[in-house]
Amino acid sequence: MRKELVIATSNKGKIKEFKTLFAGMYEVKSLLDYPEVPEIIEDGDTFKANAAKKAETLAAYLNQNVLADDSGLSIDALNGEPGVFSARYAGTHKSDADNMAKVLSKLAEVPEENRIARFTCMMAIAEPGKETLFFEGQVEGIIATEARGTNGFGYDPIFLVPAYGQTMAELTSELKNKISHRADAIRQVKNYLLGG
Ligand SMILES: O=P(O)(O)OP(=O)(O)OP(=O)(O)OC[C@H]1O[C@@H](n2cnc3c(O)ncnc32)[C@H](O)[C@@H]1O
Ligand SMILES: [Mg+2]
Repeated sequence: MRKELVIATSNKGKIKEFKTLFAGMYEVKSLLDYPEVPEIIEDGDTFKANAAKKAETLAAYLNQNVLADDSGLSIDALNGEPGVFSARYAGTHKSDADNMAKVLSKLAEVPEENRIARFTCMMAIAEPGKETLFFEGQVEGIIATEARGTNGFGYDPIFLVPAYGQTMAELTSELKNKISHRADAIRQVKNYLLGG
């Protein structure tokens, strides 16, 4: 049987991408497979701190290796917001649509040349008793003036990828999985796991 890889996430959009990105290599398990695990509070100031906390908490709980992904959107004109608050920018129980609406309203007066943003994906691999390892992926884009496309998740509909003239949510999942911040980080994780 194929080896399993546990990822400390309950985000269905991420889980789908991880399953594709690790296809043929690992059987991906997520927090959805471990409903008894207590909630992990993401109270860090950085993607790295939150990724470490998610990976280390679950690794200690399961006593096995765990990968975590802390990611988000950083917009230059908003001094890096929403950043670590990406999942709850419009409030704790708000939707992706609410988060995007908040970004679009904050940027309403900002011209295209100043709408530069990037997605960051910080991955942590925690192994019980060892130091946690980190791998960071990024992709740069422009915040659109309206949401377009239905693929992907999160802020994808407002994240324009200049090389394709389309939002991340208009790209096919195959293409997103080649160019995204998550794909970038996973390439590095794979190099490490296969090389080490
Ligand atoms: O913590 P887990 O359980 O992994 O799930 P989460 O949704 O809370 O994930 P994060 O804490 O990493 O918050 C990241 C948020 O950034 C956004 N995001 C991350 N990756 C994205 C992607 O590939 N495309 C669009 N938005 C993304 C999305 O809104 C996420 O909810
Ligand atoms: Mg989270």
